[in-house]
Amino acid sequence: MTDHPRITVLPGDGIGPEVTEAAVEVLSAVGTFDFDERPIGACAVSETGAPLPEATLNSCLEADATLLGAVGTGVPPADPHAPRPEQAVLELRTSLSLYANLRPVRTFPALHSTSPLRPERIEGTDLTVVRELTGGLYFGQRERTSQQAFDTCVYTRQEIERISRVAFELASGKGSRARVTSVDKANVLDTSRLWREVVQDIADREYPEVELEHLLVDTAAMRLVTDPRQFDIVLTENMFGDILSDETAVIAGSLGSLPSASLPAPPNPLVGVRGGLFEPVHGSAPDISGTGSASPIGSILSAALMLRHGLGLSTVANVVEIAVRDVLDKGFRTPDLGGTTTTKEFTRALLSEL
Ligand SMILES: NC(=O)C1=CN([C@@H]2O[C@H](COP(=O)(O)OP(=O)(O)OC[C@H]3O[C@@H](n4cnc5c(N)ncnc54)[C@H](O)[C@@H]3O)[C@@H](O)[C@H]2O)C=CC1
Ligand SMILES: CC(C)CC(=O)C(=O)O
Ligand SMILES: [Mg+2]
Repeated sequence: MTDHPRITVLPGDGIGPEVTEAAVEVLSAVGTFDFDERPIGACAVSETGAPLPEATLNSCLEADATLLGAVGTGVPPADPHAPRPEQAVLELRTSLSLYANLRPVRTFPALHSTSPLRPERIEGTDLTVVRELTGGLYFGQRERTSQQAFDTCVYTRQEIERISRVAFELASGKGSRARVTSVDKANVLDTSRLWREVVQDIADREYPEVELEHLLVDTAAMRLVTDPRQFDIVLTENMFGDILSDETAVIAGSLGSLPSASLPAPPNPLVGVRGGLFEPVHGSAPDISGTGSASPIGSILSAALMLRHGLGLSTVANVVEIAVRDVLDKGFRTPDLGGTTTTKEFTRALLSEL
């Protein structure tokens, strides 16, 4: 055993292994780490019968940080009682207490003209979706019969308080731009009414210097694409955060470009938090899996978030993020961004910038 940071690597399914390989190459170029690769998702079901084998979970529990590709085949199992690959990610999030999911969205100047949105609307966008990750609909009681099914959404005051503090701490760190937009559906849902009350309470008592706005999720969905620059920190619950963060992909140019960090974090500081999980926002993309054309940007930027938030190596994280920008500036583009560069070519170009 060495003193190098231990990173568990979970490539998963579909394009997961392709993009994770790129991120591991980048990490290996900027530091020395002990990698431990383990199966997760559909490939783990084939190998062991379980989507999250015990040995995989134990490796994550012992690691300084975990890098995940993606899980899922895109096809629901024929037997509704069969283990689902996606269960692995949900189990991992609860087992590692990863309640704070950060999904930063920044535009790259080189991509402004290729965005489906008008360049003048997206230029300079710099927002972070702070998504509550271990509560709400994805974890409530559920049941299904042939005639009826239900899922329940539960949030406790304590769950809302701790994710609110993460959002307010991030906003405070931005100085004069300090602004949190809390997104809910308080005109309909009781969980959202509690959410709004608790977020407001934390703001009034602990962060009076941070500007807070409440927005209904339908309006937020519309404003995110019509005027993304009005957002700074977007604080929201589990399912709204899942949906809205995929929507922000059009600002960044592609779903393949977005990274995420999931932290078991005390609110401050958000650097060097041991035991986090870092994964691109996208899924296993079965439609392009095996073509060698997936964008590795989301995975590589997730590795950068790991360096910053998980391992306390912010300077190295900056180097990786700047290298991504430089490669795009030189014109390398995978097909999702309108080019013909392969995953491997993009990665090679990036490695030569480090
Ligand atoms: N954290 C995870 O492991 C997640 C897993 N999934 C799973 O992934 C499977 C596929 O789900 P979809 O709805 O198709 O979502 P998806 O995110 O896998 O793909 C949506 C679209 O974006 C494209 N795309 C995604 N990542 C890309 C990349 N790196 N480069 C270029 N294009 C990219 C795909 O080709 C596809 O057209 C499902 O089984 C789903 O449950 C979905 C989201 C998250
Ligand atoms: C469990 C995942 C498949 C849900 C998801 O889409 C996500 O967390 O982004
Ligand atoms: Mg999602």
